[in-house]
Amino acid sequence: MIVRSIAGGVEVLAPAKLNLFLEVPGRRPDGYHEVESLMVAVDMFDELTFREEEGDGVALECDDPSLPVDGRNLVVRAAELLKSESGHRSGVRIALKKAIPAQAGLAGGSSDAAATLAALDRLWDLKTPPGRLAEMAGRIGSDVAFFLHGPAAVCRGRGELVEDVSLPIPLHFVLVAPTVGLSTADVYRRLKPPQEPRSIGPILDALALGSPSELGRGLFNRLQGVAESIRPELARVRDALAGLDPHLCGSLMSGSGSAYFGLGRDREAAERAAEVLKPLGLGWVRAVTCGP
Ligand SMILES: C[C@@](CO)(OP(=O)(O)O)[C@H](O)COP(=O)(O)OP(=O)(O)OC[C@H]1O[C@@H](n2ccc(N)nc2=O)[C@H](O)[C@@H]1O
Ligand SMILES: Nc1ncnc2c1ncn2[C@@H]1O[C@H](COP(=O)(O)OP(=O)(O)O)[C@@H](O)[C@H]1O
Repeated sequence: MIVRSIAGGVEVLAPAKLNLFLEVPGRRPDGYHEVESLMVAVDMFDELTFREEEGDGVALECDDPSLPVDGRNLVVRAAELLKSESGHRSGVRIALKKAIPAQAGLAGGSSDAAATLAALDRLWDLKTPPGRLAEMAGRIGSDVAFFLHGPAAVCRGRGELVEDVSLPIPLHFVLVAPTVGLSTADVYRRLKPPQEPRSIGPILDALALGSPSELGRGLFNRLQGVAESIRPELARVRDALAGLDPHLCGSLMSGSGSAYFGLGRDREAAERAAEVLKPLGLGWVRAVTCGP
C-alpha cells in the first residue's frame, strides 16, 4: 500500500493480492477455516482519498454504483471501528475509485479497509501501535491484516496472522478476471478439507531462491477445484493459461476465485501472454507485477 499526504488530506493506493499457495488444513470450531497461504501484493490499485469533514460522520462516495456506500462497505466499517477504538470524533469524507474487480479473489474490499485504517491513523495523527491496528484489521475480515504488510507474506490462522517473507526478485504475472464472480463463503462451504495438507515449504524455498520456474512448480490452491465445480465455465480460463507454457512458469486461481493468474518467466513474457489472452474474450486481462 502507498500512503501519501496531500493538501488537506491523505491519499492511498490500495493494491490487489494474489495467493501463490493456499492450503486449507481444516475447519475451525468458529465456522471459519484454518489457512496457510503465501500472498503477494500486485500493482493494480484502488485509489482512496480522505479529507476532514465537519461533524463526526463517515461519508463515502464510490465510482462503482454496484457497491454499497453505507456500513456494508468495508471502508465505512474500518473507519467506524478506528473511530470507536480510538475515541476520535472528527468527521471524514472518503472518495473511493475502484480498479480491482470484486468477487475475484483479489481482495479489493479488504485492501480498501486496510488503506482506510492506515490513512485515518495518519490523518487524525493517532499513532496507533501496529499490533493494535492489525488486531482491528482481523476483526474487519480475514484478509485485511495482510495489506498492512507486504509485498509478500505467509498468512495463517483464518488469514489474519501475517508473517513477512522477503522477495528477492520482482514477480511478473498475467491476470485474467472473468466477468462471473464467486462468493468466498460459498466456496469455503463446499470445501472438503484434505486428509493430508500440502506443505508450504517447497514454494517458500523456491521464493527464497528467486527462481520463477521453481516457484511455478509450487503454485497450489486448495479452493480451485471447488470454485470450478461451482462455475464450470472457469475451466476455459484455466485451460487458456495452461496453454501458454512458453511464456509462463505456471498458473493458478487466486483465493476463492474467480480471477486466475499466470506467472511470467519475466516481464516481457507476462506482457506477451496478456496480448495472446486479450482477444479470447475470457474477461478482463492485464499484466501486473509484485515488486520488492
Ligand atoms: C479465500 C481468501 C484467500 O486469501 O481470499 P478471497 O478469495 O476472499 O480474496 C481468504 O481466505 C478469504 O478472506 P476474506 O475474504 O477476508 O474472508 P472474510 O470476509 O473474513 O470471510 C468471508 C467468509 O468466508 C469464509 N471463510 C473466510 C476465511 C477463512 N479462513 N475461512 C472461512 O471459512 C467464512 O464463511 C466467512 O464468513
Ligand atoms: N470497498 C469494497 N470494495 C469491494 N467490495 C466490497 C467493498 N466493501 C464491501 N465489499 C463487498 O465485499 C464483497 C467481495 O469483496 P472483494 O474484496 O472485492 O472480493 P474477494 O473477497 O473475492 O477478494 C463484494 O461482493 C462487495 O459487496
